[in-house]
Amino acid sequence: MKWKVCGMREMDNIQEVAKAKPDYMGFIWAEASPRYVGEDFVIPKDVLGKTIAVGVFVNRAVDSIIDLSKKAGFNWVQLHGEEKDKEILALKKAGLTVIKAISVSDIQDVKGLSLAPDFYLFDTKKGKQTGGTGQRFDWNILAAYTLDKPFLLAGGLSKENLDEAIELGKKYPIHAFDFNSKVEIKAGLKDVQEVLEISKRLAEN
Ligand SMILES: O=C(O)c1ccccc1NCC(=O)[C@H](O)[C@H](O)COP(=O)(O)O
Repeated sequence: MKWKVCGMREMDNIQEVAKAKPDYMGFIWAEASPRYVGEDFVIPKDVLGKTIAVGVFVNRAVDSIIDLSKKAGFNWVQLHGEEKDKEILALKKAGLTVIKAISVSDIQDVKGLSLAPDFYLFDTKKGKQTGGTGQRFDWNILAAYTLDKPFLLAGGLSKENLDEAIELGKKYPIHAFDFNSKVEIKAGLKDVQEVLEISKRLAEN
């Protein structure tokens, strides 16, 4: 099973987490997030050789995302706002792989979705907060998702619920698990030991 560590920010921590070989690392360009990397952040070249970097955005203009992708060095984007198919298709046309995050609290949230994104990421809906809530949604809702398109599972994933998540991966087209605040010492700083443990357990499955 593939996995992603999202909300990376501190350089030493990025290097340490990269050693655990997550398939994806997420870097957040959203000012309101405590995990915001800042406009001038550039993903270290050696890290790009070890993982796929994902730029994470909330309602940012397409041109600005494309500019940043060239400056910062990512080819994948994850969109957490009200981005529409037109924007998703424009990003894909620019050569970016697009993950569209969907906030889930109800079966209606996973129904009637478009085929435009490359992947969906199902995350927990919690008021106006767009990510990194550390809360799980009711995974039974996933039974209402009928597209063949694989998705990333997010929202409060941790070593505690990993076995349950792995079981879920046998039932649904889960492309990757997304870990964030539940593997943190503080916002943006991941617990390397926890990340290594997760990596080991996923490799065994
Ligand atoms: O994590 C953030 O601060 C964040 C802010 C704005 C948009 C997205 C954000 N995170 C994106 C993610 O993919 C998270 O990993 C996902 O929401 C799950 O987080 P958590 O519930 O803490 O595991």
